[in-house]
Amino acid sequence: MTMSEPAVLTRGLTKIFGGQPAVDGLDLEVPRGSVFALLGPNGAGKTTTIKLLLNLLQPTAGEIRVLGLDAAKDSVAVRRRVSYQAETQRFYPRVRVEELFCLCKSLYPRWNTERVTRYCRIFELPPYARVGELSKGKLTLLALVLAVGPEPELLLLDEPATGLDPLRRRQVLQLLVEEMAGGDRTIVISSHQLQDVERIADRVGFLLRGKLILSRPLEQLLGEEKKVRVLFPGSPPADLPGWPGVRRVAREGSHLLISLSGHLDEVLGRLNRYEDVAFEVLDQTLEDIFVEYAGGEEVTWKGGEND
Ligand SMILES: Nc1ncnc2c1ncn2[C@@H]1O[C@H](COP(=O)(O)OP(=O)(O)OP(=O)(O)O)[C@@H](O)[C@H]1O
Repeated sequence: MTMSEPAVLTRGLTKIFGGQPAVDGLDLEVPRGSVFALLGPNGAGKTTTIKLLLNLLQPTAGEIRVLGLDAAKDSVAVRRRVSYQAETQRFYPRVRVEELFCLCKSLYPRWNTERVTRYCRIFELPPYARVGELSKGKLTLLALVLAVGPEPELLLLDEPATGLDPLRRRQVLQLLVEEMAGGDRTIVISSHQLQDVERIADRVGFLLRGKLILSRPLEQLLGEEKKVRVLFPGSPPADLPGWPGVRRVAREGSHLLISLSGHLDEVLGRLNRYEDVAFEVLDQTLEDIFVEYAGGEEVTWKGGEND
């Protein structure tokens, strides 16, 4: 393994279930030290991708390297250095929290008792409680503590904040990002809580029907994805949907709403050539961008319509 290899690298990764691709020719690259958010609508293939990385599922085609190792051939070594917090938790209900930690300590050579104790205190996880007595939120917190305990180099989190109140969610994610990412540690997080993601991720990948349709640093994404609301006094230019950077043009009453991916200055320059045109540039949140890429509900304007 070389340190320069990305934390995750897939090439042409494909998983077919019953003739339908859940993951379709995925080329994913997650830089080391990053907090990478894997986003996409329900059924886009996020959980399948995470399970493939861990060799919990075998790919139909393609290559997977995790921390520089072959995910299938070196799966035991990968599992030693990677933690996974699954979307749903299954624990034996009668076991006590503390007993689980003891078991993990005996299984993982790098188990960090100090960190686990500290997190339990912060998360108010009662050590003597039986797992079956814990609330949904506390179960989520327990799963997170179990995932960070082995000091993973790669932490895979699938909807890590399920059942947590907003305050706790913010606290937990902040703590994870501060302590479990950066340097040699990487977090891949799949979540529908886009405000959380916007706060913590430094890179975002969008999956749609098993394909990676976008992978960019968050800051770049927010800087490039804009909307421009325009009112043309006469007919809009018919070639507007073909202008550089224009992803989509939608109607919004008498205005047109242009969705842009980069090329803002050029588009504004072109708009300024039209007399009496009025426009404003709108910033977008990650949630706006998600809705846009996942297929918004606005009616697309294809050009050449005068009404
Ligand atoms: N074991 C399986 N057998 C058959 N189909 C499956 C299996 N696991 C997942 N799928 C299908 O693969 C597709 C991708 O599912 P996946 O759970 O990876 O999506 P997701 O992006 O994680 O969705 P969500 O946001 O709802 O959790 C879906 O169509 C799903 O029904």
